[in-house]
Amino acid sequence: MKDEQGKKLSDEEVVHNIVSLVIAGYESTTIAIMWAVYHLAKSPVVLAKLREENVAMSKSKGGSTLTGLMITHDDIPKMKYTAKVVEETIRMANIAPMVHRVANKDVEYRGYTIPKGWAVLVWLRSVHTDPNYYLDPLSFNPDRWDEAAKPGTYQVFGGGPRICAGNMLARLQVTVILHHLCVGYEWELINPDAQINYLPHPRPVDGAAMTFRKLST
Ligand code: HEM
Repeated sequence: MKDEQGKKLSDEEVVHNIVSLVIAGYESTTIAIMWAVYHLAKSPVVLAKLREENVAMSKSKGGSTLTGLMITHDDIPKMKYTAKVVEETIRMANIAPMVHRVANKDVEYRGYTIPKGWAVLVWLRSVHTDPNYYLDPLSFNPDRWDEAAKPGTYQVFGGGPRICAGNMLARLQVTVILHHLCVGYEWELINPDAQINYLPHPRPVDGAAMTFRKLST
């Protein structure tokens, strides 16, 4: 397939793109879903509100209180509380704890000079857990998203021209699975106090082992 200027990708470039999409798109979203379910297990009030919105959505489409129907593109903007849960999950998860950049000119920053050509590692996790930007930053509080984050302080998907190509897809995937889980299931962490490992991606050492039960009433 060619673009409008007649250029096309080589077979090698096509393979690179496929591999990067699988790597960038698969594990990141799985970890986001794990953290959503983890935080909801520890936040019954948030889970109750999430369930309320999603059950109402299901019923409004002719579904039941126990089986989430397929949500569509038109449903997403109506799921306002769910969107806040998704955003808060991704903020706290810090799935990509850092991004890499190269200074393309000398940069003065807080009394330091970063010389042109130097590699810079931008530690995103420290931005998302900074109490100057997020009140009580380590608490899972979807309602903090009633107000937008201060400019530059929310970079979970990186930023600029290389911002994550899948950021909207990732949000959508977490939204869809949360809809079906919270309408039809309840769950519990087996080791709620399991230690968290932070690299390469943050996750509890037991992989967030949980028990699930299908709701029946
Ligand atoms: C919650 C899930 C995800 C998180 C937290 C995440 C985070 C990130 C971050 C921080 C970057 C680097 C951006 C930068 O350097 O400024 C990135 C790049 C990228 N992501 Fe994601 N990502 C997620 C899901 C996905 C999904 C679902 C896909 C595709 C199916 C995807 C595809 C990509 C690609 C292709 C890049 C490279 C973009 C470029 O260099 O131009 N990501 N992601």
